Amino acid sequence: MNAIQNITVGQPERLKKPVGYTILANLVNIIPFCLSIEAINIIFHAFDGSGTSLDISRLWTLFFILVAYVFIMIVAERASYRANFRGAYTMSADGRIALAEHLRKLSLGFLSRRDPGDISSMMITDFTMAETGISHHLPQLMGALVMPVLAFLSLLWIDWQMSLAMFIALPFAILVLWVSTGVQRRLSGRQIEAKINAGNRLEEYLQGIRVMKAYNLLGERFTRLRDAFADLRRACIRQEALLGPFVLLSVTLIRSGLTLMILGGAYLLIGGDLSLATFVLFLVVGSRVFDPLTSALTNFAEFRYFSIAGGRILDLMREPEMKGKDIAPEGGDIEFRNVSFAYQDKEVLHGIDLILKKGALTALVGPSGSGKSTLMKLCARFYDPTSGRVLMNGSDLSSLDPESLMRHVSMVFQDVYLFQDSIRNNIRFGKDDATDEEVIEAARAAQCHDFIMRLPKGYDTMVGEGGCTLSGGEKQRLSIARAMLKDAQIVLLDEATASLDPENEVEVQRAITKLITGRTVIVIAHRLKTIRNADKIVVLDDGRIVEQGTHEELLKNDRLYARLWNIQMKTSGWKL
Ligand SMILES: Nc1ncnc2c1ncn2[C@@H]1O[C@H](COP(=O)(O)OP(=O)(O)OP(=O)(O)O)[C@@H](O)[C@H]1O
Repeated sequence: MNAIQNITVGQPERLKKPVGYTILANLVNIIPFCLSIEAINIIFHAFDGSGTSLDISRLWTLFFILVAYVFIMIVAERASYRANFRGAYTMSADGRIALAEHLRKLSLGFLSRRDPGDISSMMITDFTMAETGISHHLPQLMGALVMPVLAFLSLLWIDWQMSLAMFIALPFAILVLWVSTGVQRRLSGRQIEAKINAGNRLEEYLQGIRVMKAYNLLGERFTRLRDAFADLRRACIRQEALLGPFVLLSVTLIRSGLTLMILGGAYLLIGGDLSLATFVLFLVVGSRVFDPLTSALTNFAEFRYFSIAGGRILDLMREPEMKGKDIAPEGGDIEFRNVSFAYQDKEVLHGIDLILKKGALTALVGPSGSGKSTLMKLCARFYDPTSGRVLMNGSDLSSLDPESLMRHVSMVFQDVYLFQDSIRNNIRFGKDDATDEEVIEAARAAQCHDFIMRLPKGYDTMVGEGGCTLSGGEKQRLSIARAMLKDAQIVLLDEATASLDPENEVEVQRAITKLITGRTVIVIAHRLKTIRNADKIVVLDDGRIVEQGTHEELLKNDRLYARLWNIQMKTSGWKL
């Protein structure tokens, strides 16, 4: 049951109906089989020398039952088909949504360790495999077992010696298959890994094709892609080559039952311990029973393979979500108490003590890689600190419900992601139930309204995947409009005005000024002149706070900040 449970992502009860219909359909399919047994009986009785005449009317009755069976079969098969497919597709659609919902609640630390290709392959391929397992292999497996089990029970009652000869090799076939499952788990896991790796390399190749052409890297990147496909080919061949003999051996063992039965039957016939009618009956049943048994075996092997995909899904579903249930307090100071943080085992923030005052604008500055973005991400609980505590209004962030915390935080990052949706809905993302007027008001405040009105369909214009039809500055202003609409107490700005042309920079700066008024703001800005008026400037170097104060205080200190300031003044002077 574990494999089935894997696939249904913890909802095995949803399989009851499809499995029930499948068994019903297969029970109905036994009718012609029973009718053939009865027909053999009638015919043999007419010719066994007992003087009984051929009972034509009973044969006609059997014929009419057979006709009725065809109709019953159509109804039962249709019900089973619908239940199986509907069940499988509903389960995988619900499962995909549940998994996507779960991913949202995992820490970014976990997600950044996982390859995105691996997760998207799980969402598409693993669920498709689970679907196929449920809609094809599971019913076929169940169906293929119904007939042999019933045949064995009824034949045992007719002649136990013949039945034993027929099925004696079955336990050995099952044993061989059971032994093979361990090998299969290992090989299939390897093959799935190779498949994901090949998918990732292909994605990398397609996404980077422009850069590769520009730098003439085609040779090297193509080698990586070719190696990945070669590895996949090896994994597939190894799986088939090593598993094939197991399946073949178990099928041969099962089929040897027919030979054993014929041999045993011949001896029993000669010894007078078996009637010819019973022998023929066993031959007819035997020819009908071994095919479904063989198909049950091959289906089981395939079902196991598909259930590995279910296992992978379940492993991800079991990954613990970020802890914390408390409702986040309204705004307040954010305090770092002796906070250190490591990505995997590389510590990038060391013993940070810092208070970010409510309603104040705090700027984080420092050389590239000094830990500014990481510190900011800890404020929004993208990650939990490795040691130390981050407090909001005295509450430890790690005890707060992440979604409740996010209601108080707006973020404007440099790399703005826009969804493939209308401009209106992209802004409304900041507040689901915002009215059109509220959206427009936010857009006006974020200096977006004018450029939106120039677009072909205004607020209803669709933005492409990732918002590629808008300029960098326009995208940033849209994300500021989102933040405006969200109206959160804490605003995190990450290099919002970097790499913009002067006109866009002025617009974005104007929008930002409106956004941050009266809020707690933490900003990362490489251009120090934009944060000259900050209430506090925190200077980071190599994951440590090396100085903090106002612009004037830090200039007086004449240390790292003063050095960075002087360098920037000189370079902007050159530009002029
Ligand atoms: N997801 C990650 N996994 C591993 N290491 C990371 C990750 N993100 C950042 N780092 C490393 O952590 C250190 C701090 O990075 P961070 O992005 O916080 O610095 P930063 O000061 O914001 O840099 P920049 O100004 O260039 O954006 C760097 O050494 C960086 O390589």
